[in-house]
Amino acid sequence: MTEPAFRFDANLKWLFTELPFEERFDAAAAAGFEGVEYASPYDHEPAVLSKLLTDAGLTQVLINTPMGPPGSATRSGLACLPDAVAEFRDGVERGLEYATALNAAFLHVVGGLRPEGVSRDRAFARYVANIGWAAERARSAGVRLLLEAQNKRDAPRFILDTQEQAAAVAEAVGAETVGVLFDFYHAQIDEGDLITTLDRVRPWVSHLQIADPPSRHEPGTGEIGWPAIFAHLAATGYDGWIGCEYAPATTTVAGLGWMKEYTS
Ligand SMILES: O=C(O)C(=O)[C@H](O)CO
Ligand SMILES: [Mg+2]
Repeated sequence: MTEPAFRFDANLKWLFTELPFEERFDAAAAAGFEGVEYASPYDHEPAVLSKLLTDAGLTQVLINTPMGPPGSATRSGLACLPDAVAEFRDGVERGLEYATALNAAFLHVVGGLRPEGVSRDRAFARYVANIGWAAERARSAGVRLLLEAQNKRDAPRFILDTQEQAAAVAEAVGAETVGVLFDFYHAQIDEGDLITTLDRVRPWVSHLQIADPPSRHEPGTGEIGWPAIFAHLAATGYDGWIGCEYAPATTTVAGLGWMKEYTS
């Protein structure tokens, strides 16, 4: 059976980092990508980013809400932080402004690390309230919000542990505006049984990201059985974007061989 072509987008925080940020757009297009995503557009004016996209003929698929610098308490987002509500809301407004200007379908609202001394119940209640507030704002902006569970090895204390929690929050606040970002890398590390894990939350899934554990390199370098995963996605009609959020094992272009059999 011939596999249908999937739509992969290049995460420019992870791919083409051999080049300055501004040059990664043309490199992604030259490598055959039709879309890009990256966590943080905020160091650049939206008009500058729009021109880079247009010149390269690329679609902006996703951006994240603002996160703090590496090592800070807000490095994995602000959504669950009880004492940062105003900052969270400002970040959502900023994210929506950029998503709208760039025509990005998705704004990933990054969950955050539960602060020391704050109970899980309190952080989770704040998280759900914040996502509910953000969903109202996103509804009028016409942007879809995404929620992602991250693995405990890389992000201990991250507010969302499982795909099912992410789906439950999306359902509670309004699945017409909020969906799940299912990242195979995180899901494999903490949950495994990937096809069943995905199918359990599939009605809420709006976007996929891929990387192969344990090293988070490209598909085929680690422990995930990608042929079975892609065959399942094809058989069940997945037609959304698939974000390549991995650190190339050598160089980006040398590591793109895996994609060929899924794009032609
Ligand atoms: O870490 C991840 O998997 C993500 O998708 C976050 O957006 C990090 O930027
Ligand atoms: Mg991810």
